[in-house]
Amino acid sequence: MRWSQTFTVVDCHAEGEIGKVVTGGVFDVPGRTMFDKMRHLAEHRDGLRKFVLFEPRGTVNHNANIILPTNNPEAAMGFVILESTEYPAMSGSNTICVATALLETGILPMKEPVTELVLEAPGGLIKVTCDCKDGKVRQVKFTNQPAFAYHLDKVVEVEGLGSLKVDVAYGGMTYVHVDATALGLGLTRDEARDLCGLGQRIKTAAAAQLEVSHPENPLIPGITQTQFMGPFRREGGRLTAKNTVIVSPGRNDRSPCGTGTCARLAVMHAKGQIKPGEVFDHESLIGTHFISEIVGTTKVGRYPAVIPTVAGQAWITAISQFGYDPTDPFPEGFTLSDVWLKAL
Ligand SMILES: O=C(O)[C@H]1NCC[C@@H]1O
Repeated sequence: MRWSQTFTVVDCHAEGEIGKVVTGGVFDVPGRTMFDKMRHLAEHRDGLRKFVLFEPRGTVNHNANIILPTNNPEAAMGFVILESTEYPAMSGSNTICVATALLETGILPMKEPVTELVLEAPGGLIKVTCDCKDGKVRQVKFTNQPAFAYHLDKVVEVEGLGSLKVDVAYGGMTYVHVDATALGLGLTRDEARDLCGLGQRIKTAAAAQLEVSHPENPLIPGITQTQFMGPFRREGGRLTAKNTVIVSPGRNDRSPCGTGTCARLAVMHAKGQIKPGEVFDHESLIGTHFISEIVGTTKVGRYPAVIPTVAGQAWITAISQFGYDPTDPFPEGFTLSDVWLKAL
């Protein structure tokens, strides 16, 4: 063996969604803020994202996070999120994996029964409250940056579907929301593959037809995610609904999607379907849950916005070392359209 680079990777999943946490091998990257550091990685070291996420080391349903020192005196640590086709400003499942990995491996001290942390994501500071017992993080609740709706009840023309009513909202990533029932979908596991093709078509159409520009940071990408929304029901005094998010290049988020939940809360609030303080229980395609709430309202540019919290749990599944052998023909991995929907 003759590795020229070695990375320590803590494998985690948050409610089924994989978020690898790279805790060793990248000391720091240039940049004042985590957004700058993210841009540096995207512009100068994108091979690292592909090395970790693409085959033969990763696969389409993997995300990864690189733990980095923060320059923000309010934060304990920072992280940059790597996904198959982009570097998101924020990610809920990944934040839950990062907080769990930091505390359960002892990189940051765990205080039982509650550890309060502030982490710097590229999208801004994220307050995190972790319930801990016997060395285990039993729940991570994060307060996201504000979420807001760009468009409500707009019609887009989608190839093969015709006219479709959609909402578009930001919750750390930008989502086009569609009503699953209106498309005859029950959001069951056996629909997973069909949802991917449909979701990709809808996001392509919405991105081409609806104007989206983040009012505070024009470098934040427009619509890259489709969220299929299941119907609401009231259960035990709380509002609950199913969802699935189609993450590019075309696969289902295994968790209820943290940033998707925040975007949906913004749409629900704008439509008068939820009030601050009401609990919203969001259920994924595989039956896992994120518990969310609106804890305040504000504005982002001209858009009315909500301040959401989302809670869920992560589990460490492995701690491994990834290495780069200079004779390996795939330093930046590869993708194939059989599982990646389209080759990247
Ligand atoms: O929880 C979330 O926000 C996400 N899960 C994977 C894709 C999104 O980043």
